[in-house]
Amino acid sequence: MNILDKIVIDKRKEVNLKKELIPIKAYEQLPYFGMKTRSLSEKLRASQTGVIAEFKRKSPSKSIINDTALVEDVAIGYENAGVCGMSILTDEIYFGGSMDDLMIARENCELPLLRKEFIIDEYQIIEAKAIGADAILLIAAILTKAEIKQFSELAKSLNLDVLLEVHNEDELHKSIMPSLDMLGINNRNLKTFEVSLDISKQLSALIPNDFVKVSESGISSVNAIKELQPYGYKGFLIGENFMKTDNPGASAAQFIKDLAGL
Ligand SMILES: O=P(O)(O)OC[C@@H](O)[C@@H](O)c1c[nH]c2ccccc12
Repeated sequence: MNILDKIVIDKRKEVNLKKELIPIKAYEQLPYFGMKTRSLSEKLRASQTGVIAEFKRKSPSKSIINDTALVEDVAIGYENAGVCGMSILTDEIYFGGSMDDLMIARENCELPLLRKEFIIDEYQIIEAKAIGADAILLIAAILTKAEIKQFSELAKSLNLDVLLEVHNEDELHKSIMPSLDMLGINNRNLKTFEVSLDISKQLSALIPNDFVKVSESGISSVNAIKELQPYGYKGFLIGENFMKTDNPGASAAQFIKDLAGL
């Protein structure tokens, strides 16, 4: 069994347990539920740099990346750096994240926040809205076409932006639908952890222009972004390159200065 299958099995157990403990109605009472969201896709369309900076403590491919940075400091640092949005892992077991991380980031910045999670149930989308997320990630590799439609339409009904992530052509063809805002190409194979920016280059022409194109993972230099921009990418999801430093916000600020040629 590959790591992605394992993550999904554990996620299903986690969501089923949560459903018993916290009825979804409870989330609908939380303050953020009715609040206006910030559009990550619109910020990317308008941006010349398009950096979505991630808060990630660890991953299955890299055990620990950063287990000392405080999410509130990183959120403030990323906002001061001028990123377009912040991605926050809320999976605990494999990525060391939590929903608390997203709530704390929400209290400390006005950036559009992307809940980075293995979404397999509508429950997690309601949660995302209730804790202050502005966007959710849907991963084509673990969802059927029908689920992508169901989940993205629910997200849109809650004014959440949707980033749909694919890693190959089959996943892309399964996913194209009007209820998506951004189409992400994950340069990392979530089963083998192999990373190649060529994935973004190979698949870019297949992404309809209706969507904001986002390249994700393995981006560690300004040159990589300058290589991808001619392929139509407007968003660049970067985690480890910033999180591996002792000041992710400062690292992002320098990166954006270099990218903008300042
Ligand atoms: O740390 P990197 O190589 O810059 O990658 C960031 C982000 O793209 C990556 O964390 C990611 C993209 N899609 C995912 C899905 C699940 C977990 C993690 C991810």
